[in-house]
Amino acid sequence: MTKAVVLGAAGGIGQPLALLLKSNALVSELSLFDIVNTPGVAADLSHIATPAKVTGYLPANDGLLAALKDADLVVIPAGVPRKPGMTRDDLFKINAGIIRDLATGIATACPTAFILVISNPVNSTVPIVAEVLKKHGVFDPKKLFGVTTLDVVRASTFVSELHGDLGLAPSVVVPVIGGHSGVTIVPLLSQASHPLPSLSPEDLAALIKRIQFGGDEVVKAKDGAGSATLSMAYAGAEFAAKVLRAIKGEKGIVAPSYVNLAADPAGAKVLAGELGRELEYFSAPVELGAAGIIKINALGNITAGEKELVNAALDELADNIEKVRLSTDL
Ligand SMILES: NC(=O)C1=CN([C@@H]2O[C@H](COP(=O)(O)OP(=O)(O)OC[C@H]3O[C@@H](n4cnc5c(N)ncnc54)[C@H](O)[C@@H]3O)[C@@H](O)[C@H]2O)C=CC1
Ligand SMILES: O=C([O-])CC(=O)C(=O)O
Repeated sequence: MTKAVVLGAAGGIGQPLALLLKSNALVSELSLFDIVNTPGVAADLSHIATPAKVTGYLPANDGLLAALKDADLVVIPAGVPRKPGMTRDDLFKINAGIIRDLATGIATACPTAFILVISNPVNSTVPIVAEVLKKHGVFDPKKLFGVTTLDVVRASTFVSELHGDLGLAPSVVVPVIGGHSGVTIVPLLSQASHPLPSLSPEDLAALIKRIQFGGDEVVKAKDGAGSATLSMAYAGAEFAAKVLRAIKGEKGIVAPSYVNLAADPAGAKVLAGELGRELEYFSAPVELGAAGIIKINALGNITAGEKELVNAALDELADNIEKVRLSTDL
């Protein structure tokens, strides 16, 4: 029996993500919370002939706590998306309070659940969840994840487009490390599962930039109507499916995620050596187990160009993390 919860389930990401989780046979109970519309979304999904029992909750009558009760997995796409001209960091002020309140509910109702944070700015919302859980004495760094899978999905797609064969996309794997905003997104193309086609330095730089700023492409195309929702739901469901398989006991599952490095002190030490700096949070490939993160993988061999990209990410990442510590109302 595995209970999954979506917080922000009536939104642009929340609804298709809930659909994909309802389609996952490993979920036996699916609980949907939002400040609006969840009874309708739940009624709709509940007619799909898959095992998960679906229930919708609203804030009235302690709906958040009821939604979260005994959850194994909580996915959080609640909050406000970007409009053209905004950075993800511009969302901090409005989304920080939303995430703080939802994390307080998790600390109370399901403190041992795996928590997958989608809401932006991920580089800061993950530390916010951690601080709330610490305040309640229930923080387990092995079970907190910032979802950076969309960067990995985009990298697979864009690389296979360059090969002129989208059929490759599902099998192309590119580790993407760092964080989830602009220059903090660092694709390690030298470690791609498939060699890149021969590219000029300009074309390689353009590919890296497209992976780093893929979110902007969608924000611009949606022209004020929000940011990526469907590709994010796909990516969130992919990552959640890996976590669900790990919860069920499958071994050897590795996926990049933005995590608190205390999840694996030995791995963190190696990573700090590679980065030349200690950070509290970083996105790296992590090995998943039934009790959470087993191991944070080292970066391994990277090119001089990739080392420059990593260096360019570090200050912004450190600022995004520090911002949470400096927030007095969290
Ligand atoms: N990690 C990633 O790669 C990505 C993250 N995002 C982020 O995901 C978030 C959601 O994006 P969309 O679904 O497009 O936005 P949306 O506006 O369509 O949906 C957000 C939902 O959150 C709900 N909500 C607001 N306050 C809430 C609260 N206190 N409790 C529960 N629900 C609440 C809203 O009612 C709405 O249904 C944004 O912050 C966006 O920047 C978006 C794309 C990719
Ligand atoms: O760009 C945004 O604001 C949404 C997001 O995180 C992405 O699409 O990667």
